[in-house]
Amino acid sequence: MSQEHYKGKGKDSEEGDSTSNPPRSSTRPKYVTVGTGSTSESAARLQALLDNDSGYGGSVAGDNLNGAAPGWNPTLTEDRPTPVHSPMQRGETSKAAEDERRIQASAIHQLWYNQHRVALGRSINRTVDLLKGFQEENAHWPATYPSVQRAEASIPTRPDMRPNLTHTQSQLPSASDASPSRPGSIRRSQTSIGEGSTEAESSKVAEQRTVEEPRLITPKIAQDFSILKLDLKLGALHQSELVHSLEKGSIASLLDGKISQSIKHLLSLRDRIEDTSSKVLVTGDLNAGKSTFCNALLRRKILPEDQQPCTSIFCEVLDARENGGIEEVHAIHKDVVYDRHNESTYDVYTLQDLEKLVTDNDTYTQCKVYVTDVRSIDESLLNNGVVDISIIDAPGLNLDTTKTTAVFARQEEIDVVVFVVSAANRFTLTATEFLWAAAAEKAYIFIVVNGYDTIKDKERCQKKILEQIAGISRDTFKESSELVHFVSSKAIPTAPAPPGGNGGGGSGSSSGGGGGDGDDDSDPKGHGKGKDKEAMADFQHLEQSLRRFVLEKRARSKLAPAKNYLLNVLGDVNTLASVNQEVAQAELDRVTKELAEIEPALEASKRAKADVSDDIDRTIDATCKDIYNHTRSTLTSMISRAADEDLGVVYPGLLSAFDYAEDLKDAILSQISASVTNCEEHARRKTVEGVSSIKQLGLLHLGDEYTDLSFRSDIMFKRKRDILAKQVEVETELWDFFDLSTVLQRQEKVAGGGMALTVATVVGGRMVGGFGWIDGALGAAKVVGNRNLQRLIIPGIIATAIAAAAYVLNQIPNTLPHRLTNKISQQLAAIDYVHTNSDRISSSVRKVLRFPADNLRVGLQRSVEQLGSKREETQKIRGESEVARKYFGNLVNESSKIRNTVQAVDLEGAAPGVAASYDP
Ligand SMILES: Nc1nc2c(ncn2[C@@H]2O[C@H](COP(=O)(O)OP(=O)(O)OP(=O)(O)O)[C@@H](O)[C@H]2O)c(=O)[nH]1
Repeated sequence: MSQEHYKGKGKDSEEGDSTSNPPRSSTRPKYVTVGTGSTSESAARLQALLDNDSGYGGSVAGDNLNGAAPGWNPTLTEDRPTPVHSPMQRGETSKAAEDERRIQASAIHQLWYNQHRVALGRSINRTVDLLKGFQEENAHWPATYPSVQRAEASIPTRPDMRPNLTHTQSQLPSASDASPSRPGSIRRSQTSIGEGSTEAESSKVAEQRTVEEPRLITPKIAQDFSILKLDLKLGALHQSELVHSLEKGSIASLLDGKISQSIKHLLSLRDRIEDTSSKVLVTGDLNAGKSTFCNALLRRKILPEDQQPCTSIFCEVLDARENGGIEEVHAIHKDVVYDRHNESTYDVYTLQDLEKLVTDNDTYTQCKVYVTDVRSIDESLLNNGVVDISIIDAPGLNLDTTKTTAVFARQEEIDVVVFVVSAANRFTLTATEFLWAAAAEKAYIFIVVNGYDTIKDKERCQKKILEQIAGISRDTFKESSELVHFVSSKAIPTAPAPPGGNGGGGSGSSSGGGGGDGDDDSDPKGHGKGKDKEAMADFQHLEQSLRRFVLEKRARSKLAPAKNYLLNVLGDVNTLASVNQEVAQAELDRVTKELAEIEPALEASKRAKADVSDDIDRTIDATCKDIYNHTRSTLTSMISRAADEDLGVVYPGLLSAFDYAEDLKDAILSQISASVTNCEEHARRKTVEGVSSIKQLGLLHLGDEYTDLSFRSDIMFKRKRDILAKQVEVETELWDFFDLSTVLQRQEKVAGGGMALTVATVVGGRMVGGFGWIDGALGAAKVVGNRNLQRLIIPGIIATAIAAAAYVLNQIPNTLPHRLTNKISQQLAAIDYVHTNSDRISSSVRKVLRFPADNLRVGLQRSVEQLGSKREETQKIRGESEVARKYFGNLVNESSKIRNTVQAVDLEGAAPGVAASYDP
């Protein structure tokens, strides 16, 4: 039907818009009203709906930006009250109503398609944003890849399961698990409570490590993951081995790569669903009437018919609007990718040149034929308001072309394959083979049985052909009323190609050239006398079916992959997000618990550090002081009473008195040295005690963290042995043997003791006590009288002196040790021997004790620092886990929200417009 036809029937039938050449700037579909002569209410309502929600302009602002599915409103498909029409003939009324329903159906289908396209397009955008966010999160909080599906949690292990079939990955992070520990292998370092803190902590950590869980997927989950499945193959390594060998970072980067791929694919899907072009490939046997059929669809004689030799190149017929409104032919150079904006990729010809082009086998294999559409938007296949369809007239199938055409048909952008078969010849072997191959790619093939006018026994022809189709494609056979059409393309009136090849013909020529081609003597609408109205009706029915088929196929071939992919990727994201939300929660619980333990441990450690430090200082000071005092008192007393000790030196007599003195000296010094050694021994014991008490402190506060230093007490005081002999040089003098003061002292001390008796005995007197031997001498003088005395005095004195000397000499064993001790004592006092040694010993002890003490201090400091940095690290992880938990929580919600939106896009049932159009 032409525009003129509509115009003639409707008085305000969108005059301007219904022209065959709507302005390029607005791709909004315009609808003409047929039949009633007035604009129909339903058409107007549909127009308004399309304005609001068709994706052709007004749709975006009105769409629900929050992603709620712009759900299909079923009322759109309900029967609407028939608008009031002007009175008309009965036949006209039914035709007009049918036309109107057809327009409605078409518009509804457009609306349906656009709603779904917009919903999916928006879902793609949101999913891409979601994935990009996921990628960012994955960069600083490496996502965990689940080892098993959570749903498996409740599935009991089959008792009869063979042990070797049990997967090592069967541990699962169950949602019901109160605190599922994060798999050991993905634990952050330094986050566990140090083993040294307490025993309980250590065992807990150990416990967590034992439940280490691989992060990769089992074959089970591999089935559930469709898009973000990580295919792990690494040399001869089995996946379960890889599970343990791959670091979390590696998994995260593998996942990152998968997400990138997915984003890329989503963007290409978006481009594809937003690409409004669709290609219909018309193919069939040689001379089946393909070109005639294409021309009939266009209502213009564009493609050369009855070509000898046959058509040899692919002619793609497109709307001239895609070429700036200019009708021309672009013959594409061989092996070149066509670019309309790059003239080096093609040669320009007029439409008239097509005749010789299609038979030129050598220069070109493809051409683009830009033609002006002479038909209205609701009739035209090229410009139908939904998609920009191009029709490709393929060369007839023969040995040379079959393969090329099959490859061509397989191309992704070929949405529909129309197969033209001659009614007289039916399906040839080549045709059958081609259809077999094509059916494998595209479930449905649209079949045009052409030249039906030449058939006498039409019923038999139909039966035979349908039988053949049943053998080729059951699907196509089942829907043969929609997919198989018996027509006569030649019976369809067409306008001739414009002589100049540009702008003429159909453009504005509502009658399509009035007289049609030479074969026809009727107008293009088929209203002329002698035209087979039945053939025209059949062809129009075919056109409607083809249009629906293209649109439906388009929905299936473009929207369905986008929908499926979205559902899959969102399902994967949802699973990953749920698992990671749990992991983040578990991590959060774990680190919160750890922090609750670390913080008091840190405080205790700080306190211990201060306390223990003081304790150690006190212990060392007390020990050293004790040792100093002990040494000092021991040595002092030893020095003072060295002479009284049994020195073990026997007095050999006067002649060896000097040797005796030397021996005595040595003995006294040895005695003192021995005492020093005793003091050192005491100090050693005290040091051992000190070291041990420091160790106890260390073990108490640091536990296993305490590093014990091996202490060898036997090496203490090794170098001091011979020093005393060198330090003390006591010369033995003669006077040392006649130490009267010592004798007197001794006499005083003993006060009539054994010593005085010895003297009295020696003098032979009765003197007792005091200066007995002098008194004795004087007493003797008295006894002998003055004269006698004078005679006796000298010898008496001499005798007395001798007696005294003898006494003194006799006293040498008693006096000499004292004398020598005094001398040694004086010397030792002069060199401050006692203090020096006490100090030396105690200092040495201090020095020795300082090692474990410093070691303990360092250990305590390290413990404080370790706990401090552990707390810092744990706090950091807690922060990250909190963010991750929130993020993944949102991701779970968001992904399921988008998924629901996508799920609501129902592409399975018949499109409402299509369903409506089937109504009688
Ligand atoms: N009677 C009748 N003849 C037809 C019909 N369709 C096409 N023809 C004639 O069949 C012949 C071949 O038509 P074409 O359109 O050139 O066939 P084709 O399939 O394009 O041929 P190639 O591309 O060269 O293989 C022409 O003479 C047409 O006039 C029809 O429906 N009825």
